[in-house]
Amino acid sequence: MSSQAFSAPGKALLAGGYLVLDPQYKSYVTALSSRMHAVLHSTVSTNVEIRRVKVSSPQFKEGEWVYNIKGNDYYQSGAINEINERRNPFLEATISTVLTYIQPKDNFDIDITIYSDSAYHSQDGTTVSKSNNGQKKFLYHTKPIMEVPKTGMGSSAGLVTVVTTALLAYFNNIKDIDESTKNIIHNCSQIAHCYAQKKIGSGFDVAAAVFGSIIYKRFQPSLIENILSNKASNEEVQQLVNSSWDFVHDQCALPPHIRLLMGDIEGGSETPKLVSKVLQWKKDKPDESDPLYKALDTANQKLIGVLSDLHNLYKQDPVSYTSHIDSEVTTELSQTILDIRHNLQKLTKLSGAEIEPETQTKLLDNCRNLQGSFGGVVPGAGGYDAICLLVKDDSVNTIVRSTATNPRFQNVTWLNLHEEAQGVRTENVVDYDGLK
Ligand SMILES: Nc1ncnc2c1ncn2[C@@H]1O[C@H](COP(=O)(O)OP(=O)(O)O)[C@@H](O)[C@H]1O
Ligand SMILES: C[C@@](O)(CCOP(=O)(O)OP(=O)(O)O)CC(=O)O
Repeated sequence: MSSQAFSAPGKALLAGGYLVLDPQYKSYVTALSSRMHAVLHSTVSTNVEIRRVKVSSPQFKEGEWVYNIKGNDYYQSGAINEINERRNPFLEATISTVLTYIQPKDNFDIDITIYSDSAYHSQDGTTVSKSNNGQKKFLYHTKPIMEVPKTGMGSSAGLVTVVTTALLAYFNNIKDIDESTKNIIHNCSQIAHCYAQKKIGSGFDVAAAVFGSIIYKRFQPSLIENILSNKASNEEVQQLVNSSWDFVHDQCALPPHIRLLMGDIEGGSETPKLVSKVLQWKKDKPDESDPLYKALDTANQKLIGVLSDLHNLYKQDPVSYTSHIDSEVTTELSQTILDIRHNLQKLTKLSGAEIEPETQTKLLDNCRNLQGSFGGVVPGAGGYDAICLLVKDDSVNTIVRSTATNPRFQNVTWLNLHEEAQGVRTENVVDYDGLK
């Protein structure tokens, strides 16, 4: 029996919501300490007939999918059969894509156990389980995954990425995840994620799960169109996975002493509805949308520039850097964040999509005035889901404490999260021993 474990991070899109759907704009994505994990065990099957992948997700009721696999056209219906007819489109698409790419000759009997860190889902009514050596701790829900509210960290992108990694590692005997392996993982995961959703999104969540914190410019959607309409042959899928995609994923990280603080907001928004409203408005009113997209992009690029300048400043002189960011609170970084917000407020007004609605504007204005805060934005598609602040590292505890009893912040739950810039990585299998 062989065993391996992997994890991939969740994400927050700090700058570039909506624009990132278009390959001409760069966005800024922060990878988070909340990660999705996959632990793989495999037995060499002596049974000539067995080609099986079992996926367990023990934190959720009915979290078990057992797939028997037939033939070698893995996107055909009937090729990937769940024995209890349970659906998990993201697992089905991941298994189909990796098997199409690998075309395994031998039998296989693979068990994958999924664990997700606590910030991906609402924590209400959960119980904790710790591994024997105390390295891993996960929350267990009483309901099936479909019924547990999400926080918007990108659970499906994390799932697709770690399961893709585990399967590729098994079939290709991978021990270390180097850059070229990451590209294969990325391409397979993007294809699988689009296939599961039956649409081609911007892919920033999958790219962050693979590469970690990144400045991201999307791939051309046309790359995947044929696969979605089941028009691609197995060879075409293999060539696409092996080819070099034209997209940007430059490694980045927040500057020293600057921390990200994510607040979960009571209430929620549906990203697809917001996206279709914005895209419809963009199509109908180019005279309004063209200049606004340009202005928003200018503010986004300014943020990327200011963060990079802060890194350079630290490199040159770490001592004066610290006093600089103290005075910075009222200056460039917070002004740039405000510029982004003003443009998102305009976008809200003109498109009619509630991206930075009034209650979020009030909340973000209050957050801006907190001691040690550079201000914050509605991340990603915005709406009523979350807020994302940049704050000085030594202010985090004070902010969390001072807002806890303040009625202005009563809708906010600060998530126990920080940036963890590293993308998909190997983990120690023993760290998961003893979990429920
Ligand atoms: N821990 C998990 N175990 C099994 N499946 C999961 C897990 N996390 C996410 N998924 C799959 O991803 C789906 C959620 O995907 P999606 O609606 O795109 O949410 P998100 O925005 O968090 O990615 C779930 O319904 C399930 O199919
Ligand atoms: C609007 C978008 O550009 C960004 C959405 O970012 P979120 O982080 O809000 O995403 P979800 O987790 O799917 O809700 C759409 C996209 O890029 O696909």
